[in-house]
Amino acid sequence: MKVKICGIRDIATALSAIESGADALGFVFAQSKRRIEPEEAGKIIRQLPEDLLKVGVFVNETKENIDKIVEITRINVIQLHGDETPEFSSAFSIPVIKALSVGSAEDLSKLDEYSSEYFLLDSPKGKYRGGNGVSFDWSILNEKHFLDKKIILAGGLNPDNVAEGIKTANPYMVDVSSGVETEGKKDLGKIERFIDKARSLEREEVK
Ligand SMILES: O=C(O)c1ccccc1NCC(=O)[C@H](O)[C@H](O)COP(=O)(O)O
Repeated sequence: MKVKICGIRDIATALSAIESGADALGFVFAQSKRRIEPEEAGKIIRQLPEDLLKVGVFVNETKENIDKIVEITRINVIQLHGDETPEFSSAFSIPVIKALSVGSAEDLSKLDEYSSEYFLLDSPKGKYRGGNGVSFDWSILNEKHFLDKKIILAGGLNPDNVAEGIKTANPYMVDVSSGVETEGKKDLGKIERFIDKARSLEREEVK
């Protein structure tokens, strides 16, 4: 199971998450308590492995600004977490994660409108467009088959529920932010435990 840790704001957390086995790290450039300045993110990203997915998170940002931030930071994946259209989402030269809010099963029909490399399914917006620590009903995904799509399950995951989320929704990757924080800061122990739990089902299958 692949894991994305979102809301990275310092090099120590980034390196520790990689050491724990993270496949992707997210840097939020949208309005958020986790927002990081592009120059700061660039300094961190330059110290990270080439093959790691370094994801920039944007909400209703202009293409010009996104392109500029890709250049400054060297992120290699763009996450569009707002109301971006299918046309806008396919205008980039690096892979795109289109985030979609899932309030009910009907919302999943949007998946067919986009040609993005990845889809991140999250709860409907709260105070911010993402990172609110709230889950949606994963069983909606259980009823559908997304064999041709790379689905990233997000929203309210934590070390205690991630295995259940994976069993229910069968995603390509899981994503977490609030669930690996303590008092608003990334907690390295929780990150390690989250990744361990996300991979625990694979270990059971091997047995
Ligand atoms: O994390 C944020 O603060 C954020 C703010 C605005 C737009 C997107 C944001 N995060 C995007 C993510 O990929 C989060 O990891 C995802 O929404 C899940 O968050 P959480 O429910 O806190 O695990």
